[in-house]
Amino acid sequence: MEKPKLSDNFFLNRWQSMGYAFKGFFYLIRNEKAIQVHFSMSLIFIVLGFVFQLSFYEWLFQILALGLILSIEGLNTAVEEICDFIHPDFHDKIGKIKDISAGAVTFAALTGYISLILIYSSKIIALS
Ligand SMILES: Nc1ncnc2c1ncn2[C@@H]1O[C@H](COP(=O)(O)OP(=O)(O)OP(=O)(O)O)[C@@H](O)[C@H]1O
Repeated sequence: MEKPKLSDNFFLNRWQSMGYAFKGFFYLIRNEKAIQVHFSMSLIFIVLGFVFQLSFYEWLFQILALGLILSIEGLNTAVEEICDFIHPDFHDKIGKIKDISAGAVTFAALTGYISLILIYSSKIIALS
């Protein structure tokens, strides 16, 4: 497979790179189950954001929390792909790399979802 040739023009070059990035974005949404779960959760939280009429800063934290989870999950998928490409067979080291990468997702998911729980629990408390 040949490496795609990017333009020498700075702006065209950046535009083409963005095209590849969006290709990856849609690949993740179409094919990766973990991303599909977090993406669906994100859509649910966006709807909840309107229902609970989040403030500017609550929206900001919600967007950052969801973006954190989705981006780390996407990077985890990339690590898994690299692992399976460079060493398709079972190997302790590959297992450790995948576990560490999944551990990073756990950090992001805990941080992100706990932030969201804090936002919505404060909203629910304010309502009652
Ligand atoms: N080639 C391998 N060698 C050793 N251990 C592996 C290997 N592939 C997977 N494992 C072990 O199985 C676990 C799950 O790996 P897998 O690639 O199925 O990720 P997953 O978390 O199920 O993927 P997804 O993110 O798609 O849900 C890894 O964290 C690792 O402990």
